[in-house]
Amino acid sequence: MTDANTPPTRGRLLVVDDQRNMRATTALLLRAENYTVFEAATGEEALAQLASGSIDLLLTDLKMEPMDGLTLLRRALEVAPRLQVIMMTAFGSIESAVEAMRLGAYDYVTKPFKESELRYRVERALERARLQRDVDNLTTDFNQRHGLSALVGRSAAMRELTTRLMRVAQSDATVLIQGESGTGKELVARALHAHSRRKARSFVPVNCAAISESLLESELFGHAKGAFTGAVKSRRGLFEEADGGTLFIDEVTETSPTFQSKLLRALQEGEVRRVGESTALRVDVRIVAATNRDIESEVRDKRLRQDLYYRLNVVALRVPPLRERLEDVPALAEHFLERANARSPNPKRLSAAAVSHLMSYGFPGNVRELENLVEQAAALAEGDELLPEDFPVRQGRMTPAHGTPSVAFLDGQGGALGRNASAGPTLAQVVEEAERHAITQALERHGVDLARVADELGVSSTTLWRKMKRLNLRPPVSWPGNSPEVGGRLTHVTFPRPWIQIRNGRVHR
Ligand SMILES: Nc1ncnc2c1ncn2[C@@H]1O[C@H](COP(=O)(O)OP(=O)(O)OP(=O)(O)O)[C@@H](O)[C@H]1O
Repeated sequence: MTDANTPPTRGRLLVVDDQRNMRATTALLLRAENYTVFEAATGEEALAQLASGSIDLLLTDLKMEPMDGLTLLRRALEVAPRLQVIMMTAFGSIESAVEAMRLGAYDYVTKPFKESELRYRVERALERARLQRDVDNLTTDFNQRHGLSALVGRSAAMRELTTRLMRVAQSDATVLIQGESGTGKELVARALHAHSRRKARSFVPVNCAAISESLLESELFGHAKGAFTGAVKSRRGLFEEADGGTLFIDEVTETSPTFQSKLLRALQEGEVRRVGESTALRVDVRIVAATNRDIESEVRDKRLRQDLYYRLNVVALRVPPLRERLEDVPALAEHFLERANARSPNPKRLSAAAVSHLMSYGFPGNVRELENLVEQAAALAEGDELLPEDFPVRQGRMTPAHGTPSVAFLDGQGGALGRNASAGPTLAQVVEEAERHAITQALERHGVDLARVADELGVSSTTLWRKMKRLNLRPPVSWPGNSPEVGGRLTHVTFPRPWIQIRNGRVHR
């Protein structure tokens, strides 16, 4: 038997044939192509070599004794699921070749084969093995970045959350994630997906608060050509895009009762109908929903249908606010600083005083607020070491109710982002106040028409949405009747309910 531990060349092949001459000729031909070729006379011998895990491609005869080619194929794929297999079949045994492909073989060649044909098929199979390896590496990398390791924080509250998360990840149960804004609900949803059997398929997020009512329906369910003005071609919805994977429905309570009943029907039936089409399409989608509201009062106040609530709340995960796990602050701050340092020519480090300063703050904007503070400090601080004054926050632990805005962000005069106790406002504060002023003024002029607001401010709707979210700004009234826009994923950004009122250029709660 040839040693299967030789270093790789263009590819590592195993030729299995109980006819010595045929095996030797095939191996010779492939060695001439600079492949590393091993040989085996029986299925058992082949399986022993495959156990090393270093073979890229198996070429096996179909008719062999005592183990035939199909049995070897089945057992080989159990030992090495990523193995590429080419069956070598005698003329006339096409049915067995088809059966081999059904069982997982990549290709087959009919004996006697032309040298050029064998070379071509081997090259193609190895190309597939390389692609498969690349996909596997990318998937592993993606899952590491989005899996549990992406969730920084080892506090008891986070450990409890991750234990529960791992328990439900394997099942297909619908999950409802609750937690204040900025606590990391989307990260938790991604981790659920990354640890589920669906991880190789898509994770598709949709933020219901960022999309107008009618656009939301066509975004989620798709639409037929001509379903409404501007629907120039038919389009798949996000349900279809998430087929086999996970659909993350964020801010689910920010939708109308009509939309909620359509969503409920889709969940109950496992089918979706594109807007303007009568045929239903079956979809296999795991639903993870999230809300930053107090879900029970949303149900009580009839903003969330009770039947939908029961449907979504099969498993509940609560992401604790950062003020309930301040012991996670040092690790999170280090994590965000490391990320900022990787993009900066002037890496900074955190002083112990800055860390204890941060740990005495209440973080009404949760992890997102900490992330912003660290990024600002890393960008603006002058020295190598970040000091308490680089984090202009008002001390004291604030405890806002669900979804209420940050006091720190709201108070423009002497509030958290207003002034340091000892000095004037920092550049970051001035910039933020200026942004707040410009956005509130434009919102006053154009109300709910955020596309015009974005236009006037010279930013995209998405950028405007992000800035408003960071500043905790919302337009004053709901806007359920926007006509859907097509051609782009998100052209209008509207919010169904008032959150912060903007009157006379000032923000009111
Ligand atoms: N445990 C964590 N470890 C690392 N980063 C985190 C963690 N939690 C949150 N973040 C980061 O904080 C930011 C906010 O997180 P995320 O968007 O998941 O919050 P959310 O609860 O979904 O917010 P919202 O309700 O406003 O949509 C993101 O940039 C995210 O990467």
